[in-house]
Amino acid sequence: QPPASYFMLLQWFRPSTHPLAGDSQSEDRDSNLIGEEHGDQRRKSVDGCEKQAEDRKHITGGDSTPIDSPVGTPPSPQTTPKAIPPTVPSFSLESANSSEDEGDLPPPSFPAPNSVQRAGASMKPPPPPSPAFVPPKQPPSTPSSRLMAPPPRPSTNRTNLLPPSSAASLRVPATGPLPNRGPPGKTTLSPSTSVKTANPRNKVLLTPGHSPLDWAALQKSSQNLSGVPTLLRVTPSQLAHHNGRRDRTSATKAKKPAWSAWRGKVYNLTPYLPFHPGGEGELLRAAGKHGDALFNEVHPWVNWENMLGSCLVGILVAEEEGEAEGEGRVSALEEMD
Ligand code: HEM
Repeated sequence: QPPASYFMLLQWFRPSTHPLAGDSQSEDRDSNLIGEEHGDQRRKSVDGCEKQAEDRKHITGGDSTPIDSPVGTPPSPQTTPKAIPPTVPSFSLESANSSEDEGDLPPPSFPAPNSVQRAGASMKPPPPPSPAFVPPKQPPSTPSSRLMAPPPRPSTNRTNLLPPSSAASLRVPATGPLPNRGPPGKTTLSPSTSVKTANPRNKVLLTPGHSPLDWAALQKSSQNLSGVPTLLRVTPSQLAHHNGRRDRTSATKAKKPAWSAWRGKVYNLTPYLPFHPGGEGELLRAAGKHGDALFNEVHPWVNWENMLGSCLVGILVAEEEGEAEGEGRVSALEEMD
């Protein structure tokens, strides 16, 4: 039996019975939540409640449950003090398994009779795993076997540290021909064997001091590389004469300058010959004639005009024009520029 102070404290903390609270509806709601015992106790503290209940007993003629709602107001579900509190489901393994409890007590409301939980209670335990998943048996490790067989040490071979694919590619095969060493029968190479490297662009090895950078520096030096004092009106016969070959008519038999026409202008190729990445022979193929077709066939991306600007000889004119206008060559070129 709790002491009287317990009920006094309880009434103090409940908002419905707080001295400052006078809301009867919240009081009734509280009674539903707290429970029957506390609700009855609280009802005793309300003035006139018991008397109203006695009056209703006489009216109805039976022992109906007392209703603490004011007389005259229709009873609502919230104002019913005897409302059944929601059943709290409870489940205990002992009561579910013990046979004597089943006979004495009614079956629990949870789980439902036809529910999966009920069905699972009578289920058998799962079968053991199939033999396919049985882990391999380890040999029993006795103290003597542990002493006699030390654990395997990691190998010091570095190829073992690599992944399997990389190690396999680095290993030299034990049998068969060595890779990239020729046919199996011929294992030795003569020292005189020369290996030709593929050079699809036919570039040549330029002599020292004749790199493209050297040529650029020579062009910037503002030297006159054309070989002529002034710009000329070059006739086709003059162009053909300057083909870079030896002059058999002269006493010295020196090489003639190599001129080539490109887009109507004539350039002196001679100073560029040792600088040409394709070799002197290739460049001389255009000497003494039009070089457009040949040039475009090999490397149309090369800027002829920029590279041979300082080698400009003049413009290409017809045979008649060159002979007729012998003195007006420079002015014609200036008009063109
Ligand atoms: C017209 C006759 C010419 C022929 C037959 C010829 C031929 C060649 C060949 C075979 C190559 C090496 C292959 C390549 O680089 O693609 C080459 C490279 C080259 N030639 Fe010519 N060439 C000619 C004229 C010229 C002229 C007039 C110039 C300068 C204006 C020149 C400048 C170059 C340059 C700069 C390269 C190197 C190209 C590169 O590295 O991409 N060539 N030439």
